[in-house]
Amino acid sequence: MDIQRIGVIGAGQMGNGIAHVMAVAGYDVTVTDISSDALANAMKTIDKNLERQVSRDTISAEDKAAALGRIATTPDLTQLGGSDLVIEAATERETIKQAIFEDLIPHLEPHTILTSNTSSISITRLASRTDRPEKFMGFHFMNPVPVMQLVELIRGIATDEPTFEACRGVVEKLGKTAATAEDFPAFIVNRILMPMINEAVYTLYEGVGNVTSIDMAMKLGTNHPMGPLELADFIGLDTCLAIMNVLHDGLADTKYRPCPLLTKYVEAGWLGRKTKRGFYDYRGEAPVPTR
Ligand SMILES: CC(=O)CC(=O)SCCNC(=O)CCNC(=O)[C@H](O)C(C)(C)COP(=O)(O)OP(=O)(O)OC[C@H]1O[C@@H](n2cnc3c(N)ncnc32)[C@H](O)[C@@H]1OP(=O)(O)O
Ligand SMILES: NC(=O)C1=CN([C@@H]2O[C@H](COP(=O)(O)OP(=O)(O)OC[C@H]3O[C@@H](n4cnc5c(N)ncnc54)[C@H](OP(=O)(O)O)[C@@H]3O)[C@@H](O)[C@H]2O)C=CC1
Repeated sequence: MDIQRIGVIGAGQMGNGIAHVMAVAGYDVTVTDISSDALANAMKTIDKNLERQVSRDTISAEDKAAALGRIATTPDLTQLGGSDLVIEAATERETIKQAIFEDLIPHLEPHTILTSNTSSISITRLASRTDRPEKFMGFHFMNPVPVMQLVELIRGIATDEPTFEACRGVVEKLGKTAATAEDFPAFIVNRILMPMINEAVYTLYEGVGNVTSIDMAMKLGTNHPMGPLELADFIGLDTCLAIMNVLHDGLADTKYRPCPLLTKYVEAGWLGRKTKRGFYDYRGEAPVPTR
């Protein structure tokens, strides 16, 4: 199937990264969000990240201009109706994603492939609420999208082979690598990564270490590029908590119990980098640990 027009729903950190890499690869992209500010900020971020690639000679100034020219933004979800492939990258909450699909489906062309960038939610369940479970699948990018090589591809129980192959073709055109995961809570990457992050929060909660010692131990002791608390702030603590809840509910095992301290940070609205406060405070020149 020939894919040229891509619709991206949600202009947060993942949505802007997905629009960025799709436009650089030559796709025409339309991005939508409920927040016009988010759309404006996404274009600023894409511009800045493309400029960084120009300054490092990864792409030319002409490539940057062409990529920006291929991205349109709109607050009107129905404008995505003519897309060949839609990637939903809105907030990690099932009710939000379901409502988006419900609003979008009447405007979609019959051939459109519908996907979700969800970090954890059942693809089969999301698909079952649409008119096209066979043309629905998980298309899971890693953050930051322009840098990370992996895309997890997740088939729902009904996903057909042409849909899977079309998505795999897009991953190849992006120059990224696909890993296929079965549709179980949080798939592969977050099934392994998120319990580690949650355990780091328990380590903090129980006073085994403070923010600095936990992150330093994991960076210097295991060569991780970021400490687990720094990474949690980077991903977003709301997203981390949502994933732990999906693991806990979906696998019914207490080993996935979200740490109460993680819940407390989310309840405070301290969601990490995106709200300028999480395990670190980002409001000053350099991040300062909050514990
Ligand atoms: C939650 C989920 O569902 C799934 C997930 O995504 S889990 C999270 C997965 N992601 C990770 O684990 C990220 C771990 N962290 C890292 O790999 C690194 O810290 C990092 C790549 C983010 C930054 O690396 P760094 O060495 O500290 O920074 P820096 O040297 O400035 O940047 C390295 C490259 O990344 C680019 N980059 C850094 N941050 C970027 C961003 N936010 N957006 C775009 N590009 C970025 C830089 O331009 C640079 O590119 P070049 O190599 O082409 O020059
Ligand atoms: N953060 C990460 O590291 C990764 C996240 N993901 C997944 O990607 C998705 C997005 O995450 P991320 O980009 O981090 O989240 P963000 O919070 O950065 O962005 C989500 C965006 O979606 C918007 N939004 C909320 N409701 C709607 C709606 N009904 N219609 C359109 N837009 C909406 C939000 O607007 P507002 O702020 O106004 O509510 C916000 O701009 C989630 O499913 C997440 O699990 C996948 C891989 C990695």
